Amino acid sequence: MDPRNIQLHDCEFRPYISEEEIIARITMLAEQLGQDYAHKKPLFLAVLNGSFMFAADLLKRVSIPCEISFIRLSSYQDMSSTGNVKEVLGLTEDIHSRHVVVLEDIVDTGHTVHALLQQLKTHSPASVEVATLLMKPECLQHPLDVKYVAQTIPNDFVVGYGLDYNGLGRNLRDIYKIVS
Ligand SMILES: O=P(O)(O)OC[C@H]1O[C@H](OP(=O)(O)OP(=O)(O)O)[C@H](O)[C@@H]1O
Ligand SMILES: Nc1nc2[nH]cnc2c(=O)[nH]1
Repeated sequence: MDPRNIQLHDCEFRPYISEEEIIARITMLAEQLGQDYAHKKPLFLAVLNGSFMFAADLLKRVSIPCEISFIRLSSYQDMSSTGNVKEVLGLTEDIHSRHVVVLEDIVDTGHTVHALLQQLKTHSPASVEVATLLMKPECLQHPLDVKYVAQTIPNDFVVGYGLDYNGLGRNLRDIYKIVS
């Protein structure tokens, strides 16, 4: 095995996106959000578990007045979506008339974001947009308009920087992709 590669459970992963590159992308995203949401006091809604690192690093770089809250959704087992998005920890914030920005670590099939947007829209927010660290456009199964994307990637399973493979790998500072 290449010494830079890592093993998680039964799979090998190789370095893909460095922490430095991730932070550079996030810094640009934070600036764009700061411009678009100046005077709107946005409510960032981070989707746990995967988005915890992204949300923390992004929010440190957003300099306009804003709030953050968390919702926990889950649909992945092994490396594929079950297609069934469970709401594990619900929305506690009143989002009526608020400008909401959903924070995701990755948009893959789009099942998670699609289900979440449907739920959020029933609470009459002023606006809802999605900001994601990673997006796999080839995998999208819903006509989603994801306005803020830090980086698009091909259809490879990735881990690190909050993203896991069956629980492992969330603590890695860089993003790794599966060795196939
Ligand atoms: O676009 P999709 O195909 O729905 O995939 C994206 C979702 O998959 C991951 O969550 P997961 O269900 O693995 O839960 P986790 O955040 O707790 O890891 C990720 O954090 C996204 O929420
Ligand atoms: N860890 C991880 N979770 C995902 N959820 C949806 N796509 C992915 C992926 O590529 N990696």
